[in-house]
Amino acid sequence: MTETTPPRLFLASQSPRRQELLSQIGVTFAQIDAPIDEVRGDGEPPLDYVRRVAREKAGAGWLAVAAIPGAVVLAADTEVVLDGRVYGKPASREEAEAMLRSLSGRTHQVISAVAVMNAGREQEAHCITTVRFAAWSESSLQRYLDSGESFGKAGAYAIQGRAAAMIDRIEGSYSGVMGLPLFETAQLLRAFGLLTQI
Ligand SMILES: Cc1cn([C@H]2C[C@H](O)[C@@H](COP(=O)(O)OP(=O)(O)OP(=O)(O)O)O2)c(=O)[nH]c1=O
Repeated sequence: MTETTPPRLFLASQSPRRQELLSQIGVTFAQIDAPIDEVRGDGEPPLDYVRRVAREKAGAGWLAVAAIPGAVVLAADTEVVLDGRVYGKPASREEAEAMLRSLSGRTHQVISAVAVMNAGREQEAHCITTVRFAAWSESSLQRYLDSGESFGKAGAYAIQGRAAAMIDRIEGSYSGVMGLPLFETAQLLRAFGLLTQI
């Protein structure tokens, strides 16, 4: 029997950046909300954690659209890693401040994983980007916290925002730091018949 139902993509994410990034490569999709609890297991290596969370987000999204013919779900996770510690989204200004103080003048990694799932299979890809921060002066740090840009961002900064002024260099994927690694995402979407060309 020939499969005639065209694939339909659903982005399981509340992140406005992920919607923006996915639109950037010309993909048509609908956004769905399927939040999960992001809890790192004791001693769980950062990369394993990020990959697992991306898969769990896709799994939660799948539950919402499984009845739709041709449904394909995409979800992602992004975390900042320094000295084996994982920095997610800060819960308060104090936590954001502590994160930025730790990152100041240091080089850290940003891990982004993306998972794609349909009725028959699941695939995942990830990228690790190295980001070097200049040292934040006390006044820059306080002004940045005042801007509110830290909230909703892993590591309490946004490379696509004012924090760019403090990023000396990156090696890896800019879109990955922003929340959705587009090269890896495009490869996965091609494998699921959702992207033929740019
Ligand atoms: C480091 C960094 C992160 N981020 C964002 C991307 C993600 O939205 C967020 C990391 O949190 P995530 O838990 O990966 O995602 P989320 O909760 O925002 O969205 P979802 O509904 O898909 O789970 O940090 C930036 O926007 N810029 C940056 O420079």
